[in-house]
Amino acid sequence: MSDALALHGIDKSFDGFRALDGAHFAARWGEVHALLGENGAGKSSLMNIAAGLYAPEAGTLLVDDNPVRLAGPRDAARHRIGMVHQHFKLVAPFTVAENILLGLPPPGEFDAAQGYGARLAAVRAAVAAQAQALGFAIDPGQRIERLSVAEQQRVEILKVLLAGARILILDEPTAVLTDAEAARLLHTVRALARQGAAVVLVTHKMADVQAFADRVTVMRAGRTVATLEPRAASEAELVRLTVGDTAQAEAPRAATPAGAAASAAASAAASAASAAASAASAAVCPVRLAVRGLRSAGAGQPALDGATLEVRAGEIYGLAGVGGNGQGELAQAIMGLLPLAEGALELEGFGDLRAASPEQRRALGIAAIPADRYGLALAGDLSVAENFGIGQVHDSRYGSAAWLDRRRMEAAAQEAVKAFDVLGVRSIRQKAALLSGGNAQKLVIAREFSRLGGQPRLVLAHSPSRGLDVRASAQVHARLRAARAAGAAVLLISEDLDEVLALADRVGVIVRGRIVAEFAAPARRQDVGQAMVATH
Ligand SMILES: Nc1ncnc2c1ncn2[C@@H]1O[C@H](COP(=O)(O)OP(=O)(O)OP(=O)(O)O)[C@@H](O)[C@H]1O
Repeated sequence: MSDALALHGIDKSFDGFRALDGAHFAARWGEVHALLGENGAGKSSLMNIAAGLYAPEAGTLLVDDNPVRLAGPRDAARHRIGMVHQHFKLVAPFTVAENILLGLPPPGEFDAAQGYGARLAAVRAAVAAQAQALGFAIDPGQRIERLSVAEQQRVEILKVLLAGARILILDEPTAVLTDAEAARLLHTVRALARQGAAVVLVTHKMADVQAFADRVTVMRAGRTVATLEPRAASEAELVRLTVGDTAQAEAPRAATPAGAAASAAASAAASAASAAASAASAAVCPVRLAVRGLRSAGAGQPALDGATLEVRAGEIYGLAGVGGNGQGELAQAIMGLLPLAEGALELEGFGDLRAASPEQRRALGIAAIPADRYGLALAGDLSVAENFGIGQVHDSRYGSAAWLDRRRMEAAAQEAVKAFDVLGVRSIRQKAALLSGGNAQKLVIAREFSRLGGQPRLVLAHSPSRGLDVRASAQVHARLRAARAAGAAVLLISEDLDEVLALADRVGVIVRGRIVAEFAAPARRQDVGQAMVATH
């Protein structure tokens, strides 16, 4: 079978940093081809070149074995290449059909004569038909802002398919989905390949690669290291190819001496953590965070509808649930970003948090890692150092709000970048938006764990390892365990059930804005899974 998409000898630099160095990749018609690699390995950059977003400095791109030059995404669409990005590109107040119409090529003379209303009606019908063919329950007239993350992703997929894509690039599509949603998506992807499409699946999830990909290409530091059939390889082998060698794959490793020290400290603290955890269950620790009967304000069905839970000092409370059941709203309520109609929110030693501003809450010892890292945690246009310093200005670490000691802030940021293994930082003054997805997340984590003298009282972590590679995920998990060992209360909200089961001392399940079940660890996967869907 011929290659649908091939990239040969691709070079790409950003500000003198070589992100791609002779990279190559080829996907055939009718196959699901996974692309694996550590955070910052160059996967998104390579696929952005295939999607016409970046121009390579060297190398060739072939579609159907013919060399092509792409001047932009529209050109890629003409060659039937479509990409669904890690961060969706939908207009929230617009409907599904309006968004899809926006993604279609400008109308030809005939279509333009039809007028907007008629074209929108045609798109609505096409969306409904395509959604039905794929088994997606999507209402073309629904506004994007009312859809869950999984539904928005389906809209993105419909958008590229309706624009005619037969080479479909999905950048970490399962990172935002629950087990069941991810399985459904991956089966859809397989069905598309069976119908002849070429599907590129950029992912960190080895199990998905082994279960759903026909072939896998592994990248490391801008280069292609191997292409193989994943079913013939063990998971350990794939991990080894990804990170370099087995020792590195098994233990969270650090690329720098400072990082090594940080990793060692984190894992030492992590082993102390299990002892602390059992101590915590024996001697009951005080309730650090009490959430009682929270109900969000606003018209219609409230996103939080009587949510009640307690997180104790020295424990990790894992909140599981199907995405879109109020998890984001709960995190925002704790951070002080969501208007509440009813309920109480109390922090041990302070009392009612509801009148406290987001800054006050941070100063009280709340470290927050929100799921929407670009929306709520980082300012993409600000530098890495400024993003690190945000929120620390008020505690006078770097002078005062009126007079900022930039040099001190930059030195601290530089140190944290090393200690937390944030890769791809050429200069501490570069824009945060230029970091790869995983490294942007590591920057948020570095900031949150560096504030408050490194001793947060409450860690709010929503999908903290989303988009992180194996090694980085292990590092984040070690940090959460270390925080628990140091006496912090950790509220881990995650749609990744494996993550919740691996870390939590107690597991709660949220359905429609309410905690419907709680389990002590070790919780059984089936029981938690059942509670997640029972009343959904
Ligand atoms: N527009 C850009 N400007 C500057 N640097 C960039 C840009 N895009 C990517 N990079 C850099 O190129 C390198 C590769 O990033 P890329 O996003 O391709 O990695 P990735 O393998 O997709 O990582 P992740 O798994 O974290 O998403 C990183 O060091 C990143 O900081």
